[in-house]
Amino acid sequence: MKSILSKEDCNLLKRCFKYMFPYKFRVIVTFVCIVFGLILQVVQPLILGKVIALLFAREFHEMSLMLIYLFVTELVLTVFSFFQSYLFSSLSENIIYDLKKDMFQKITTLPVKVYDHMKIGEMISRLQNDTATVASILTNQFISTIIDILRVVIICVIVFRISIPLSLVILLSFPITFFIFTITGKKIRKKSESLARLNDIYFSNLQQSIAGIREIKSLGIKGQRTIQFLNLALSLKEKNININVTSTVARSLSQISSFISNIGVMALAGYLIYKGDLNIEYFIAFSSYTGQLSGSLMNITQISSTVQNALTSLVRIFSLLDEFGYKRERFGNVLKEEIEGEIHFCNVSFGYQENIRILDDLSFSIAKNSTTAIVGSSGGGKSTIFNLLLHFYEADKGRIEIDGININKFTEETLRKHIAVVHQAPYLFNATFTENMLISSDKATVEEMIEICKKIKIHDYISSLPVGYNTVIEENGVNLSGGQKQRIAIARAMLKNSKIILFDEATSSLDNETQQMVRELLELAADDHTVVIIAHRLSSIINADEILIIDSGKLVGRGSHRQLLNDNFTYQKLYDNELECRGLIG
Ligand SMILES: Nc1ncnc2c1ncn2[C@@H]1O[C@H](COP(=O)(O)OP(=O)(O)OP(=O)(O)O)[C@@H](O)[C@H]1O
Repeated sequence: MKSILSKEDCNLLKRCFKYMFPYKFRVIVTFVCIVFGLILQVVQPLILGKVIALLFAREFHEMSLMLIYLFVTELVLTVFSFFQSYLFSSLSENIIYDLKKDMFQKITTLPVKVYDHMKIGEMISRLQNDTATVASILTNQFISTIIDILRVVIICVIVFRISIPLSLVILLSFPITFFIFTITGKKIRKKSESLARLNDIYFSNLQQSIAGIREIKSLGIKGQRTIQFLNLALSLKEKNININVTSTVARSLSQISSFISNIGVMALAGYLIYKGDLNIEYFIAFSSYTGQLSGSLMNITQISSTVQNALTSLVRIFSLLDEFGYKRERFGNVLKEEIEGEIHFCNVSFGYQENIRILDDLSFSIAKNSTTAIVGSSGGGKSTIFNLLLHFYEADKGRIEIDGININKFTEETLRKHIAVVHQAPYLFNATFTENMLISSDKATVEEMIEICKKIKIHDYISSLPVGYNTVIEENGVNLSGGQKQRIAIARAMLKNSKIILFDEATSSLDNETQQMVRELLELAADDHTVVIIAHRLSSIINADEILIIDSGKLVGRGSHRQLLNDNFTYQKLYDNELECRGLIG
């Protein structure tokens, strides 16, 4: 096995076995059941041999006694097998649960950057398929192999005592079968790796097709997506068949080799009986052991291909647990119950990719309890400012401070507690309106929620529904309009009662009435909150205390609406564009 497994493979396996440690007791009980079951299985052929011998000797009384023994052993064996299967499945399910728990916890702590590259379907595939493979290998395969080794040892001791030449003939097939499975094991690993990669693509494609079904329909690309899906499903089918064929070929070859050795055993046994060196009782027992032995030997020799298969899944699981080589999200240990809400960007430069700067030496301050709007051309870096403030990404240069403290020094809880955000396309959970709005606020009451809903003019709509606030919002709010979704997200942010509120105005989903309401609401919030709003319509933010103009990652102007309209060319251009769009000039 040493030559088959590299040092990294051994480390992976060691790490994987740690998942069995918490269930030591269960594993021990399983082994006890197995050993007892095994003893009974080994004893049975001896009793059977005795029954046949007694039958030939016409000693029916003793024979019926032996038959009762045989029946009792079978009964006890059934009970042991039941416990063994139960313990196996509970062990397997527990390991799957633990792996999923670790993976999910890791998924939620992975830096947002990872999600720029990682496809959702790929994560699901790892979480679902690979954990099941590893658990099945740890329990079924690993424990079965130990049972088989024990069985082979016990049976070998017995058969060698019955007849050494016959035993040697049986064991002849072992090295051949081992060789076959070692060769195919390596092939199967390569194929499993490629199958796992294809599974990732398949799940990702499936997830995108379902999530993007509206776009798919409206773009008229249903047929194209179906062909893509079918091609992937077809490749998966072919790869699975291919792996199965490789395993079956290996199995068949080893069956042939074991069959040849069985024929050899029969021929030799016949010769030994003829010579009087073997009696019929032992021959019967021996024949039964031969079957058990060749089955177990075949399973043992397959261990290499089983392990290779497990390694593919282990690499994928642990690479996720090890964060794909990304540094984990870094937070500090400054814990603050209350903050003032003053924000400073000091010479901040940042790019999502190396050599592509999105923010360039950006510096500005936002006073506490003020309303600040960020405007600028599309792609200028406005949302990136929020991403950095939320610590989704870390600045490459410079520092971002809240109340004069570098945000990297805050604990994650502090940062999340004091900043609420309404994204352009907020995500709503498949839960009730109440649950969606109170999800992040421990203290907010249902009365407060209703109060806010009235202010943001969503209360009447929710109340008109048959079960009102208990109505379940479908996944990502498909049963709501864009404006309604943003209003729910606004309510959620307001109820969180964070000192800093970030609002990324949707380019399209707010109607005029909602815009007016948002304006009022943000003014209201700004009395004792720091509100930063990314605005796509200047009409929403003319009353902001300060407007920052961001262009190509640089600050190209700041001031009130009046000031900027008078002396900032970029702002004048943005304003003219907006009027033009609304058909007021030109
Ligand atoms: N996760 C990401 N990975 C790589 N590039 C990104 C990522 N997010 C944004 N960008 C790029 O960064 C630049 C700035 O994007 P950002 O979303 O900050 O602009 P914006 O000013 O908010 O635009 P808009 O007004 O259209 O929302 C764009 O060129 C965009 O393509």
